[in-house]
Amino acid sequence: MTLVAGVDSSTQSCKVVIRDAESGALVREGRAPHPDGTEVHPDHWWTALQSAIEQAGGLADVAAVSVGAQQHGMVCLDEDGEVVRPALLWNDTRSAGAATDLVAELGGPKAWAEAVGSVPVASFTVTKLRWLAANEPDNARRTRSVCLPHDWLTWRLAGRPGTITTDRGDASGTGYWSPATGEYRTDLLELAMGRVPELPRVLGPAEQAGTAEQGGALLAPGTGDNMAAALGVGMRPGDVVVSIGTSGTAFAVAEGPSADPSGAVAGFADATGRYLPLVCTLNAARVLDAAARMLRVTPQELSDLALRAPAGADGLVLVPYLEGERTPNRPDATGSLHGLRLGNSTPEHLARAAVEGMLCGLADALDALGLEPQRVLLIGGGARSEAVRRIAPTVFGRPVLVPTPGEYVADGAAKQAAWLLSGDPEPPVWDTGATERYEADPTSGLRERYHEAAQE
Ligand SMILES: Nc1ncnc2c1ncn2[C@@H]1O[C@H](COP(=O)(O)OP(=O)(O)O)[C@@H](O)[C@H]1O
Ligand SMILES: O=C(CO)[C@@H](O)[C@H](O)COP(=O)(O)O
Repeated sequence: MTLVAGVDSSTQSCKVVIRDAESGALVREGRAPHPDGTEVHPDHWWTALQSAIEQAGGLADVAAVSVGAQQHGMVCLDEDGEVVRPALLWNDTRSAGAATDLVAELGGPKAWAEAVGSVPVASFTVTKLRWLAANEPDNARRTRSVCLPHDWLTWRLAGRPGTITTDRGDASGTGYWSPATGEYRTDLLELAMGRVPELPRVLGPAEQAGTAEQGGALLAPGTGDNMAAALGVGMRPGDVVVSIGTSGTAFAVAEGPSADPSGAVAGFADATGRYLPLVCTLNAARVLDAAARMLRVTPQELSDLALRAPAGADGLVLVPYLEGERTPNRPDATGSLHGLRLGNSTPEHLARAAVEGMLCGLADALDALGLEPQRVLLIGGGARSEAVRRIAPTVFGRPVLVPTPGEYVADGAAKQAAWLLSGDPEPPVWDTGATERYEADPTSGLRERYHEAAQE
């Protein structure tokens, strides 16, 4: 049996799956937590990766490895390859002002959408580099090269060779690489930080990134976590995936690049040579964590409570902007409760309002894609909640399909590793198991009440 390993180094944790390259059967797995916060030293990712690999039985018998990781994070390296400062993550909003300035300086949102497929908000690496240049000029001066979380981990697995690599998917989240042309826009880096640092070489899908220093496994290019999830789920044309992790994302696979001047849809590239239009919110599974904390219940109890309350929570609306928000672009917003009355001030109503509020944000993301999906697939840690699965169709106004809960980002990375080994023109097709279908009537007036509350 030939084994491949896939890594998901996402916001809250690192997961490793080891699968049979031929059938995709799961052989071993491991996981380790990441520290909290929106600014994290990459060494923590490395430590978590080592312990997740150890828990998964090591890589000695693995033929190829691929790393999927949270998108956008700014990793700055000095001339010795040492990390200059903790990485600013995708959900760090301190560069919101830098984003506004950069958008204006290039001539507005349309100019950015045309240049790189996306209008940068605080999540995008380019805005973090502007923030660095303006606020930490010494660190900016010491920065010889800039890369992303998956680039850095792949480079570390390879034993820190001379060249750092990335892939189309992750490069498309920087704000200085164009999915339409496949080229870096170094002029935009010049605009952001006054000079052009060294950048990773952008590999094609299934192009080898190197060889692991320990054990000698081939290293696949890796990619951003959403691109890896698209591979892992085995998305078909007409599918939209809604992922409920730390971020909430809605995305589809497209044959051509996109450029949405409203900024809602990021025009990313995917990991197969195609494209991945995506809408991202900052507030998803952790809204449920926060509600469970406030109610002093477990996630399972939160789900039970939410399902005991009436649809629409008798008018109680939770606007879930606990981390500010990215779509809509409201980096300084906070969460709020609306419509509180004596009759709906119960744990059941609050639990329901948290699930519905989080899903209303995702319903807007789904709508913003502007597609008429044939299937909506729900994945990510939050999709493990029974309440989320059963309430989603009442908010989205359409049925949802839930694949067997699993690690689809790590699975997609493992699939990319198997693809590298096969040398085939397309990634392998693995049996991803059954999906469960959830269908329910839409809750009347819920999204209207949410929109009204979110405006305030
Ligand atoms: N049964 C559950 N009910 C509700 N939330 C859950 C459940 N299981 C996991 N989660 C939540 O999922 C989140 C982690 O999801 P994951 O997709 O792994 O995130 P990320 O990839 O961003 O690190 C956590 O916030 C966790 O609380
Ligand atoms: O910023 C985005 C997408 O543009 C996020 O989706 C990050 O890629 C983090 O993902 P998770 O840790 O939530 O999976």
